[in-house]
Amino acid sequence: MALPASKQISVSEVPVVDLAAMHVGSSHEKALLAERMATVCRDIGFFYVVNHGLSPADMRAPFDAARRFFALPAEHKQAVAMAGSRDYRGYLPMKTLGDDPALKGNIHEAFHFYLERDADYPENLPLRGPNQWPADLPGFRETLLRYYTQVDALAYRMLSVFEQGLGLEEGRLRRYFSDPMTMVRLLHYPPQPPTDSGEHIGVRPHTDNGAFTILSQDETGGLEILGRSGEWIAVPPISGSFVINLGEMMKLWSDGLFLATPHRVVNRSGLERYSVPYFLMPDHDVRIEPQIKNDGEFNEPVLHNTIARGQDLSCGEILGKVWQRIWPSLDRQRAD
Ligand SMILES: O=C(O)CCC(=O)C(=O)O
Ligand SMILES: [Fe+2]
Repeated sequence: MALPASKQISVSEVPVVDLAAMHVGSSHEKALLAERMATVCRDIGFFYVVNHGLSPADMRAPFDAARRFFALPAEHKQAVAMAGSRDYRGYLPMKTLGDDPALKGNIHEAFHFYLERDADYPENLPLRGPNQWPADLPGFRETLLRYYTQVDALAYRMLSVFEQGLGLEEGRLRRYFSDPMTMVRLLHYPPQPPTDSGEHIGVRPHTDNGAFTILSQDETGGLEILGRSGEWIAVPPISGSFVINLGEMMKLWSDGLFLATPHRVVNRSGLERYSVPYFLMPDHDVRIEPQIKNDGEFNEPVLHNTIARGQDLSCGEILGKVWQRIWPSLDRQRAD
């Protein structure tokens, strides 16, 4: 066996969407943008965005934080290990697994954090405990919370474009986000030599679970999406852009009209790769159900192999099921 192959291309087949009209456009330009995003979401479910509003320095900040964190001695990272958190927060070492024995461990290490809740937030609400922050890393928490706030603002602006693209009234999806389950990950992928067996890769094929993902990737490359004809297509880095992809909840809200496209990461570059995805997720108790009636041919929203069509589940129930399969939690860890 060798590392899996993919179609490598110089100009990306993944479309670039210019968000300028979202900030300053006329209502006609905004409608055109909504239509363009809806078309891309029906056709491919993945796109780059430019003119999104974050500066190069804003985009660099979480990468500097990630490099500092992952360079810490192992025992410092282990002090905030996800295995010690009931709510999937903190450090995830290479190849860690959750409860699903069928899965192969991923060749990355990660750090997860969520909305930072106030001190008077109720205790013991499922999946909403406190974040775990490393000691002795000055500015780390502040940098990451600032990034969360900036990307969050972008996410809600884009959510209203999605509402328009689906023909929904303004605020129809926004009402599901008052105490959101949104998560940010820092990811570090070591290089995999061409002779590597490929049994484990950077991120195994999957779809994302939430509403949509705003991914920042470094210059290394390695992200790939599964095309309709079954081939893996590279999503090479475009400087200054974010990559947007839809998750299973947006697919379900759109009654299967919008795609949640499978993707994976294989780091063949010979270099260390870093990426920072932000996953927009609704409130814990929101039930996820279609917001439109899609009469088209893609009317098959199946959430992973976890959620069947027509099953009435809340955001927290969906995330809890998936996360238990793929990540460790307090008192529960399986070695590969
Ligand atoms: O690192 C990347 O480019 C993608 C990561 C990813 O797909 C995920 O964390 O869900
Ligand atoms: Fe993903």
